[in-house]
Amino acid sequence: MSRALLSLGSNLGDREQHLRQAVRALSPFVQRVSGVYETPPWGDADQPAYLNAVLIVEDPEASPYEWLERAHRAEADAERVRDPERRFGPRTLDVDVIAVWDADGRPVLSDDPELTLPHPRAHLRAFVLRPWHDLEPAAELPGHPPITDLLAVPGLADDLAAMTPRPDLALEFKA
Ligand SMILES: Nc1ncnc2c1ncn2[C@@H]1O[C@H](COP(=O)(O)OP(=O)(O)OP(=O)(O)O)[C@@H](O)[C@H]1O
Ligand SMILES: Nc1nc2c(c(=O)[nH]1)N=C(CO)CN2
Repeated sequence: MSRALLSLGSNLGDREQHLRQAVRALSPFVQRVSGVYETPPWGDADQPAYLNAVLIVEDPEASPYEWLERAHRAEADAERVRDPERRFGPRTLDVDVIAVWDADGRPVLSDDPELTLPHPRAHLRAFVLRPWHDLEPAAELPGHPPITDLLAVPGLADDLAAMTPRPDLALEFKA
């Protein structure tokens, strides 16, 4: 299994630093880093705005579960605390595995609750699709229409309009 799209989000503490630290931790595998967006909270309105970005990562040796482990390790490094009362509540760092493709470029599909692929809510999230679209305009979330079409869906288009690019926060990365 070789390629994955990971999303990064932070809305607690030093948000920029949390994203930077995640990119650093994943740097051996990072192929591309999107720009950073300031985004209104999705799914639970009563919390601060997020910084969001996505990464394209590659590792011929990594299984899909290894991407999840790496995501969880980065969250733990940011001392993320889970609040069972707030499913979509605030956090220092969220790293989600949005999609994984195998060595032949075929999408990996999974309905395992521990690792569902593609991520079951990614198609509803402008904060994932917009930065991904910036990197790969023709991308498709497996099982869904092209992301350009998803971004035009009314609810999502409203979320898209509410996102602010933050070029001042470009995440440093050297391949
Ligand atoms: N594609 C996926 N990426 C990340 N976690 C996943 C995925 N599919 C299932 N999970 C599981 O979801 C559980 C909850 O993850 P997490 O706490 O990051 O959710 P959340 O960030 O609150 O919500 P969301 O996943 O909607 O962003 C994790 O224990 C993880 O095993
Ligand atoms: N804007 C935005 N909203 C969210 C985000 C996120 O990364 N960005 N992550 C969440 C976790 O499920 C819940 N809501």
